[in-house]
Amino acid sequence: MNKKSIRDTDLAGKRVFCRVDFNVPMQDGVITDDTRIRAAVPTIRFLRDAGAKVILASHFGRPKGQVVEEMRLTPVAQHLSGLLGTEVKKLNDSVGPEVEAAVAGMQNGDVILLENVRFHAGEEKNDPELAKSFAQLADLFVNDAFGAAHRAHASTAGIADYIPAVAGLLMEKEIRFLGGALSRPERPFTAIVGGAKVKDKIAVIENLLTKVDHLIIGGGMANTFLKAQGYGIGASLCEDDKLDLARTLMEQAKERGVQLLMPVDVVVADRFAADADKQTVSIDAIPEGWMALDIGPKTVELYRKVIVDSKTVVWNGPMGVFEMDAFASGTIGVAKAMEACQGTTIIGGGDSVAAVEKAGVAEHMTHISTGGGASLEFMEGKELPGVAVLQDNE
Ligand SMILES: Nc1ncnc2c1ncn2[C@@H]1O[C@H](COP(=O)(O)OP(=O)(O)OP(=O)(O)O)[C@@H](O)[C@H]1O
Ligand SMILES: O=C(O)[C@H](O)COP(=O)(O)O
Ligand SMILES: [Mg+2]
Repeated sequence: MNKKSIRDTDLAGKRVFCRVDFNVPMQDGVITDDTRIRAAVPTIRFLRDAGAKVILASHFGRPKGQVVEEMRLTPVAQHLSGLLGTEVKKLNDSVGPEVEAAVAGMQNGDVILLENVRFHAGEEKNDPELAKSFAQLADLFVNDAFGAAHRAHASTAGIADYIPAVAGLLMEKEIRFLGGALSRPERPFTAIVGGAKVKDKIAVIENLLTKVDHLIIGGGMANTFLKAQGYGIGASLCEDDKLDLARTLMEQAKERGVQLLMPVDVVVADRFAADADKQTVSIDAIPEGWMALDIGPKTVELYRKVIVDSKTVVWNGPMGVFEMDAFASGTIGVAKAMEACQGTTIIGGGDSVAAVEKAGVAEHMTHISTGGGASLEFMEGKELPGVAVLQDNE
């Protein structure tokens, strides 16, 4: 990566605005997977050891520009304090007088965590005023939020218009690894796309079709494709305005000779709940009003064969609602297939990483990336906005 990093920068006594991705899976205020927090620790330690004042900033969830009590970063600050072995002071906002006073009182080596930056509508709009307010808190911008580097937001990109910007150690590591593995991947090359961010990620598929030999679709993403083929999908999660795009992508896969794999059976539930009534059905038999919450066993078998024979596999997005044990089998089955694959296996994304941890196969993956959507967009070969703004290494 030809970008400056904190290793090339004078940090002593500097106030550093360090953007991290602490958008971790959480249930009822309890962090269920801390991979993204642990991944940022080397950068935070490096900054502290060099005598910087570390101002951490992150988004959490999608609060849409408003304060949402359940989306405060308080549990994250507590957890990070434990990992660092030092108090991380959590503030109640990310800009304003309280924040300015707290920063003014910092000693070298102190760490504070700002409140969820997405409580301000200007964050996702990349509002210059908000970006300037962030920049005024610090002398240097360090971007270590690889997981959010595909977003051109005030705290990931806009801030770099006002203060020097360099990469953190996680950002560097992710780009070095993914760049190396994906520039000339060993073939067969398989991508697996699932999860719930269908609107965001379906757009990436067109580009993926120019790179991969096999594309496996599962999770919430599969329903839009199934409906586009004319199957009734009941009350399943679906993006109705992407049906035409799904049809076009299926055509393009055929033209390019890419094998597109779709579920042949699914686990359906009568409601979105852990104790819902459920049954496994063929995809042409989804009952009216029921929802597909996992891929079925026949589908797992089909996907497994392709995965184990691949030389490179990249996976983002769980195959089902794995947080509920009743709908975790498909995701665990695909995770086990990844474990059995002898090639390079890369898994990325906040929830996807939690899923391979739950399946107990995390240590068998070649690389665990903190980026989900970010890794997919990185694979497309574009420079991510949060990387583009960093200073080049002369
Ligand atoms: N069939 C389905 N219906 C509804 N939700 C689903 C279905 N399959 C998977 N999901 C949900 O998808 C969510 C994860 O999707 P997401 O796209 O956020 O993946 P990710 O790995 O976290 O990537 P990113 O880092 O980009 O967020 C999980 O919470 C899971 O319950
Ligand atoms: O989970 C992620 O992929 C990142 O934290 C980005 O979150 P977003 O999709 O809400 O921008
Ligand atoms: Mg997610």
